[in-house]
Amino acid sequence: RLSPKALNSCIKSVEGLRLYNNGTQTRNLFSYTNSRIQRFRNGSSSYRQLVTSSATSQQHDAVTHEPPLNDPRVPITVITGFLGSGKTTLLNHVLTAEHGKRIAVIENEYGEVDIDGSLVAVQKTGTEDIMMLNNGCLCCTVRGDLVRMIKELLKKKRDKFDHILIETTGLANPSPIIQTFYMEESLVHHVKLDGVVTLVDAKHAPQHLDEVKPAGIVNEAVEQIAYADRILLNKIDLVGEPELDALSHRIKRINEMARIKRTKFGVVDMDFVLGVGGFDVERVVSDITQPAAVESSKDEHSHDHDEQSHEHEHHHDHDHEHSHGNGHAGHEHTHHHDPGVSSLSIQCEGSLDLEKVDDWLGNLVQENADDLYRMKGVLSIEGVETQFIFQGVHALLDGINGRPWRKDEKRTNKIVFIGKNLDKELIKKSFFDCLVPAKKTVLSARG
Ligand SMILES: Nc1nc2c(ncn2[C@@H]2O[C@H](COP(=O)(O)OP(=O)(O)OP(=O)(O)O)[C@@H](O)[C@H]2O)c(=O)[nH]1
Repeated sequence: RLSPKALNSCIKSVEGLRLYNNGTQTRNLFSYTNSRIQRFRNGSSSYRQLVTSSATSQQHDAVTHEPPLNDPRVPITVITGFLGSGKTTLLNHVLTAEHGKRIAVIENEYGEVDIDGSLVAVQKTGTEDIMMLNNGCLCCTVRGDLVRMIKELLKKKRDKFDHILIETTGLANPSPIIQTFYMEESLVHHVKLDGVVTLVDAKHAPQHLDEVKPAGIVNEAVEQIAYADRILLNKIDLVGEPELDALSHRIKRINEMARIKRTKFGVVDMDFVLGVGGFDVERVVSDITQPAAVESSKDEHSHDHDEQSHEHEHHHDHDHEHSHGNGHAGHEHTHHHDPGVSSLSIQCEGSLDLEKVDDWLGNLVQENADDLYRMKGVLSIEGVETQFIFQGVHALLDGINGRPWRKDEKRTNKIVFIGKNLDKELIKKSFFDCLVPAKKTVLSARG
């Protein structure tokens, strides 16, 4: 539950957004945001938390989709991954690579750790701003410490860094850490989550993903993949191609939004891990529709193995195959489902009835807040000339009006959800029910 103080700030940011939107159009999907916040405030709803975050949305240029240039908030990258997957190795690589950024580091380790020993980069670069959180796990007991530490960094050393990296323990669940940056009133205007980068140990991940936990206990290895914007399939020197392919497919079934690269000792281009904008609603369109073309052409000349480009080729073939279908909800991947956490992607042409989709998204988020990990979407609303773009984490939802649809362009809705125990059939059916009937042409729905 939100504290009254935090809730108040959420309402303020929602109202700011409404004002912004009122300036450009009279009716928009944020009506549900406001009404539900209102119901929450009146105590008539069990709604947990619904926030449209940050100054970003208010400053957004509805035409370009680019994040605002003058965003003063410090980007934060969370590096996570199971025990021994290569987090510190990646951190060393980032700290010693050429990227022109000054980086402050917060490392979360259990117990006393020799920073200089584990971070050779400290000796090489003289990086000063490394802070340790070692009296517990970030996602459980020391979130307050994390907030205090970031505030201290901002207060005392703000002119010394332009990016913050947080390395979690190997057993951290990223969800509470992510939500901290949305919910913590004292931070939301000063820092923004840039991305969650997850290291996956190519050799040992399958056994960690297989591990069956007692009821109510999350499998951290699965959660770390599910919340990721970027995945480094690391230690590829230790396994063969078939194992890598099998693991890549497994990862994609859990999280089809994240881009994946195969790495040795965490060596990767810096722009793959820094400046990712994974939580920027302005980047949703390119995140869920455009990366394939760019990456596959680049990939041909690169020694990095980028899984996303290959997956996307498959994806588009797949869409194409079904674009001539008969309007059914599309093909289901029935093989090898990881029970529990997985992705659902829906793509269809046509326009959506505003009120229906407004209710649909609001109710979905409300009823599945705990189980909906991440979502991104581009929607076509009947009678509205601009795209509607949203992204969310659990019940924290952020949306904007995007660029106008071009006259010669097919209005294609695309949504990706990552979540646990999602009733995919129900979600798909209820989404398709929002389409204005005459214009319903389903391209694909899978997951
Ligand atoms: N063979 C191989 N070893 C690697 C690779 N990446 C990292 N390692 C080694 O794996 C071990 C663990 O790497 P770390 O970077 O400490 O892993 P970590 O995720 O920070 O570990 P914890 O903090 O214990 O969770 C170290 O000995 C690394 O040198 C890789 O790509 N291939």
